[in-house]
Amino acid sequence: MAYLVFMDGTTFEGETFGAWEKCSSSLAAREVVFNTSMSGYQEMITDLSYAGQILVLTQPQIGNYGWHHEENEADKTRLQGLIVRELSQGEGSLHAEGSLEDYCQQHDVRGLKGVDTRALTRYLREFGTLPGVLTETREEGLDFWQKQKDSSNEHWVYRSTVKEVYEIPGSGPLIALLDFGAKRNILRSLQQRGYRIMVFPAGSTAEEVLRQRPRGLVLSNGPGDPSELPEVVDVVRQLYDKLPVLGICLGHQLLALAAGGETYKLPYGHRGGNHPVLDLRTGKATMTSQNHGYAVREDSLKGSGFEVAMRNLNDGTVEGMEHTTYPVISVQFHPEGAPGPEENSEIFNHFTKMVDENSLRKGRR
Ligand SMILES: NC(=O)CC[C@H](N)C(=O)O
Repeated sequence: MAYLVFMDGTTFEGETFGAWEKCSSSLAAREVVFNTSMSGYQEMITDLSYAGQILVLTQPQIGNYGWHHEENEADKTRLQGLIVRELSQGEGSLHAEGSLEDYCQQHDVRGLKGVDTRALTRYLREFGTLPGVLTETREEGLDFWQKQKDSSNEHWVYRSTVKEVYEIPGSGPLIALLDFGAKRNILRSLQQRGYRIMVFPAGSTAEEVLRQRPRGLVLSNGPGDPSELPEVVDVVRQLYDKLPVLGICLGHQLLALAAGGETYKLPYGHRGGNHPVLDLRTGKATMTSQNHGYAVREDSLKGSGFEVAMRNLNDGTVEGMEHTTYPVISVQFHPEGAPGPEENSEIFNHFTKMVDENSLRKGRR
């Protein structure tokens, strides 16, 4: 038996799987979030935007189709815990390279199975995203809340980004990508459009990026609170009026902050594969894949140069922005979302168009 213990003493119990032995010394409070997608556990676990969080999957049977390395969104995970109702070994999947359980064991993810994930999700919906502690004894968890605080102050972005600049070859123009924990499918979506890509660590300066003379810039997804990254916001501020930019999720939030806007924490976030979004420019609604706990405050965009271009049809929150002067667009959701829905890949085409037009204007074709 093991437990997820919240600060108010609320406890959910289950059985352990994954890397408990390896991790047992690092008892720490982590934000507990839930995702409602019916499939895609592999993409979620390797999505670095979940760095530092404990993820609850509401789909009641997880692991059914095993593990296929090719579908990973990163070659690492920074997930601090995984909570499921029923864990399957993926026996039915003939082509799997391993099981979800093997992956968790090898990549230091603590798992808790047999949990009443419905009750847990209802609790999180009622009280909002909260930190919880995974522990083998309930007393240890309660004790933790009495004494300890998470000791590391380093933002999770710096534990998720690449260490050094690297390049992905391509025959087309150069695109710079600021990597805050980028999902592989963002890189794939750019590669499919022929771009050469230079991936920069989160701590890069604006000069380092501009020195390479990229034709466009992508600001990736990533974990944590965007307002705790003022140094990155500064860099984004120095860049977004100089070249076409596409901001995705954390990248979108950083753009808003760079332009003088504000972000805030949503009560329990948007995490799932069926969030409806309305494009205010076309009147078209699409289903989107989402994973975020923060959002851009709409009122704060007045005078920033950004206009709200998309809105969430469930709660009306800002889902996309477009700059009125510069070729800069951003989305709060994941246009590259795997395993889908795939109807938003158009956003990458929009970015491509902005890059082409800007290059033409500047005589750089
Ligand atoms: N997927 C993301 O980039 C998430 C952005 C940010 N960490 C949030 O939770 O809102």
